[in-house]
Amino acid sequence: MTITTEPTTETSTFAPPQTGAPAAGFAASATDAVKTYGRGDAAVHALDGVTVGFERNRFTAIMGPSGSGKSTLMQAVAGLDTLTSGSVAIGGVELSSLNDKQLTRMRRDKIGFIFQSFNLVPTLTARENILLPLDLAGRKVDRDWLDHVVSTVGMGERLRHRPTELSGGQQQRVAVARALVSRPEIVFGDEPTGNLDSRAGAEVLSFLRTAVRELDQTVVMVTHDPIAASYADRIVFLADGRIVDEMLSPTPDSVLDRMKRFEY
Ligand SMILES: Nc1ncnc2c1ncn2[C@@H]1O[C@H](COP(=O)(O)OP(=O)(O)OP(=O)(O)O)[C@@H](O)[C@H]1O
Repeated sequence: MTITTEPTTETSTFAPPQTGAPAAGFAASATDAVKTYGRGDAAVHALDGVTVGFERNRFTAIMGPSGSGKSTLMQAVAGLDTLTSGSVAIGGVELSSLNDKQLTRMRRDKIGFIFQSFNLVPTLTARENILLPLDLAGRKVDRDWLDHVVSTVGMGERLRHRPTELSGGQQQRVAVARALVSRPEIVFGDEPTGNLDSRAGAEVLSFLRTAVRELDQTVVMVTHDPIAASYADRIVFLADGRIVDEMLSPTPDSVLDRMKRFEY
């Protein structure tokens, strides 16, 4: 793969934590993250020394060619997979310092997930789906917050509908509301608009941006789509398991231009 490494942004707030330093100030961070699959000649370095911080109250997109390590990075930072070496932190807490029970609680209380395939429970209404994480955790509902999230979803009466009675875009907005209802430290999205047409995708992306701007949430999203990425405040570009560039205030054209430098 050929990559040009000159920066494409004039200004940058890219300020990764120092090696070994506490990752305070970031909603989530990775420091010297290495993930190697296999051994010897067959070894694949999915992450090859990634240090990155995801600032609070920002919408970040992770882009890069297929196999560049995007999902591996997201899974590690979300505590769904372990690293070969290096560390990750959520809200300044190093995940390696947690036991299994604490890690489970951290994932449940501090992290929201949005998947490409919505993952709603078909027998529950939209509203019940949104409340499911709190119900399962036995946590009380913060009514004001719920109303705030629900009104931002903007689905009114459709909250009584089941997933099969909703469009793909509406289902994904329910899934985003479900991710937000516990007021997580950070929400991770893995190609959240990958199964949606462009109009429905735009609805979901606008909603994610609103969650960051008006609900003070933090979102990190993996995407291949330059238009989806242009909704973010910042894009981090990966190639061959390393961060090779970042871009602030992206536009679809500036992202496309940057992608042309990769051999996709
Ligand atoms: N369980 C695994 N065992 C072996 N190799 C793996 C495993 N998971 C990922 N890899 C390899 O690690 C590298 C990074 O994979 P990853 O899924 O993070 O890339 P990606 O950028 O998310 O790709 P895509 O855009 O295609 O989803 C790839 O070379 C992949 O083949």
